[in-house]
Amino acid sequence: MSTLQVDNLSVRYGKHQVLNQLNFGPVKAGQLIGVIGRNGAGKSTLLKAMTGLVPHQGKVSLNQQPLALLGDPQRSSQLAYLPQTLPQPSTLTAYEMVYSSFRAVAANVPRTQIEASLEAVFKQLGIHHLALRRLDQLSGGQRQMVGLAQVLTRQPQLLLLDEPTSALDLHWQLNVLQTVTQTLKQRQHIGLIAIHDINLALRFCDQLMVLADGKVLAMGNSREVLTSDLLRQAYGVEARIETCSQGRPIVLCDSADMGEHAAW
Ligand SMILES: Nc1ncnc2c1ncn2[C@@H]1O[C@H](COP(=O)(O)OP(=O)(O)OP(=O)(O)O)[C@@H](O)[C@H]1O
Repeated sequence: MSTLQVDNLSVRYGKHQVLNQLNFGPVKAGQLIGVIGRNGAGKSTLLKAMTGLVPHQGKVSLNQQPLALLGDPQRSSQLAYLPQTLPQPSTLTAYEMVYSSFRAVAANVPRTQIEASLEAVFKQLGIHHLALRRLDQLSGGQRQMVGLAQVLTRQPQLLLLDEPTSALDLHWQLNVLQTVTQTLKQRQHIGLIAIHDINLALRFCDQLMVLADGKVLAMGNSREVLTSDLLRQAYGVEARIETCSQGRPIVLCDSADMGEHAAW
């Protein structure tokens, strides 16, 4: 059972304060948190800071243990981060790529255990047909699926995904979010996903965190937190939250305020 707590997290690039004393948590085991907000709001920066990839102040604790106090091997075994950029083309096959990245962070895990984990994740994601294909011969979306297999195979207690569906068609978007949510629930692990598709976020995330001006503008149950006022404030859009024929909330955007949103 994992828990996550973030206290006073701040990140600045030079003079630009991107995250300013940001707080959230405790996040309970099994939950997927959707991190949303306009371009440049700091979603990627938040995930990178939690991974330890950008200098930051404040504390990120997993199971009451500050991640900054862990050595690299321990941190890599507990946390996996999928960056926004797709895996680079390479002459390795998809299977070799996933195997070698797992091996790099789990030197002591027996080969048979790594292979079993790979087998399970390739099956779960439905990408067996890609296993023996070279990365430089895959499409962008296919490479994004391989990147997901890389992080899921490691079964991290904290899964950080930066726009993991950006290159995927409708089928694979649903497939990925279903797989991620099922995996987190089964293993009682925690996930954060930076995502622009607000309806996907609304449907699959347990909670949504709206970032603006370096802070958490709002955070709460996905079905409750979004309002027209919040969407106007966060994105500069006029939007409605309607209910679809299956009883699920759905966001419909009517127009963008052309003046307001230009402040990048
Ligand atoms: N390495 C960097 N050096 C300087 N500024 C940066 C750097 N990386 C990001 N920024 C700035 O920090 C701010 C937050 O960027 P970040 O990538 O975290 O936003 P984001 O919410 O993920 O945006 P997007 O939705 O466009 O991916 C932006 O204003 C960006 O220009």
